[in-house]
Amino acid sequence: MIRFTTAGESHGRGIIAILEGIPAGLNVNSEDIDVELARRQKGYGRGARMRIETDVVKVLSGMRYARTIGSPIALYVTNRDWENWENIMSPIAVDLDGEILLKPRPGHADLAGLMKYGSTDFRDILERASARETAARVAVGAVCKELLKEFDIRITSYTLQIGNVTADINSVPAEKIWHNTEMSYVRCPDAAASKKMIQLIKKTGSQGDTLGGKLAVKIENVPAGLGSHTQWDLKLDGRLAQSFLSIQAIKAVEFGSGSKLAAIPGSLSHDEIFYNDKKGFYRNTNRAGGIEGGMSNGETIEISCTMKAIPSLAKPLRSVNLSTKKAAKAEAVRSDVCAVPAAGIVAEAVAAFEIAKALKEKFGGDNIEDMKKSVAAYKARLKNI
Ligand SMILES: Cc1cc2nc3c(=O)[nH]c(=O)nc-3n(C[C@H](O)[C@H](O)[C@H](O)COP(=O)(O)O)c2cc1C
Ligand SMILES: C=C(O[C@@H]1CC(C(=O)O)=C[C@@H](OP(=O)(O)O)[C@H]1O)C(=O)O
Repeated sequence: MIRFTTAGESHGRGIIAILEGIPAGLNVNSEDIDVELARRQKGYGRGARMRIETDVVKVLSGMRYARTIGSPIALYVTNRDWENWENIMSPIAVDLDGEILLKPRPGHADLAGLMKYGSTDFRDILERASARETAARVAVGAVCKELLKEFDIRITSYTLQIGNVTADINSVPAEKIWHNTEMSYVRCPDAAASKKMIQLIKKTGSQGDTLGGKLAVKIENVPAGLGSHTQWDLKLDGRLAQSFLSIQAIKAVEFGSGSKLAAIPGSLSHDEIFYNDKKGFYRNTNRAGGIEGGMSNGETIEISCTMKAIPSLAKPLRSVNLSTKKAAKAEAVRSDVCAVPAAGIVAEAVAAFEIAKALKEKFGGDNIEDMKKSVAAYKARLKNI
C-alpha cells in the first residue's frame, strides 16, 4: 500500500514527509521534486514569506543513486524563515519573549484548535494548520508523478477563476488550455482573464482584503478500473475528494459537470457508450469526469476545486480578545492575498498520490518492472473484452 504522513510547523525548522510503498527501481531525481516545489511557490498574490523561502528537497532515505529501493522515502524541506523564529518556535524550553496571539482569525483554525487542544496561545494551532505543510505534500506528489509517468499518466491543472474573474476557456485553443498554464503568472490559460485577475489581486490586496477562486485538474490516461464500486471507502471519486478537501481553504470539489448536473435531465447528464475496433469502448462526452460507480472509466478524470478567500486579512474582521472577552479586530499577520495558483500545484500533487495509491492497490508490484507487467497484462485483457 502507498501511504504518507507529514510533520512540521510553518515556522519550525522544516517540513518532512515519509512516503511508503513506492515500488523499488523507480528513477527519481531530486531536481524533479524541486521543480514541483518551485511551481508551488509561484503565482501572483503570494505574500512576503515566499520571498524568504526557496524550497529544495533533501532526500533522507529510501533512494540510492536516484532510484527508489522500496524502503520508506523521507523527504525534508527546510524552512528558511526558521532563523527568524528560533526562539518563538523553540522545541526546547527557553525564556519566552514571544507575543501571545489573543485575537483568533475568522476562517482560520485558530479558535476551533484552541478550544480542542486547550492551548492558551493559538500559535500552537496555526503553525500546523498553515499551508506551509503543502510543501511536503507537493514533494510526495512529485515522487508519485514519477511513478505515474511510467504508465503515461499525466496530471495538469490551471486557474479557472479568481474572485469574480472567470477564464473564458472557450476562447482558448484546445491544445493550449492545459499545456500553457505556466506562461501566466496566475496559471490561467486565458490571457485576457489573467490580466484581469492580476489587476483584481492588486486592487484587493491594496484594500487589505483577500481572494479565492477555482482551479481545474485533469488526469489523463488513467486505465479503467481504479477504485471500486464495492465499498464506500474504495470509491475513487470519494478518495480524490477527501484529498482535495484536505487542502487548506478548498471548500468544494466537482467531478465532470459537477453541480451543473442538478439542473440537467438524465438524457443530457450521462456519457453515451460507443464501440469501434480501433478505439474499443469510448464516449463522445465526459460529463462524469472520468469516474462512474467509484471507478475510473478510462476517460480523462476532470475535477474542479473551489478555494475560499484567504482568512488572514490586513484589514481584519471582527473577533474577540481571548483574555478580556471584549470585541477586538482579529490578528493582522503577514499573509498571501490569493493562493489559487499555488493550490493548483497542491491539487496536482494530492491527485498524483491518490492515483498512484489506487494503481498500486490494483496492480501490486514491489518492483516497478513487476508493476508494469501487471498493468500490461490487464490492458491486454481489456482489449479482448
Ligand atoms: C497554498 C496556500 C497558501 C495559503 N496561504 C495563506 C495565507 O497566507 N494566510 C492565510 O491566512 N491562509 C492561507 N491559506 C489558507 C489557510 O491555510 C486555511 O484557510 C486555514 O488553514 C484554515 O483551513 P480551512 O480554510 O481549510 O478551513 C493558504 C492555503 C493554501 C492552499
Ligand atoms: C509558508 C507558506 O504559506 C503560508 C501559508 C499560511 C497559512 O496560514 O496557511 C500563511 C503564510 O505564512 P506566513 O505566516 O509565514 O507568512 C503563507 O506564507 C507556503 O506555502 O510555503
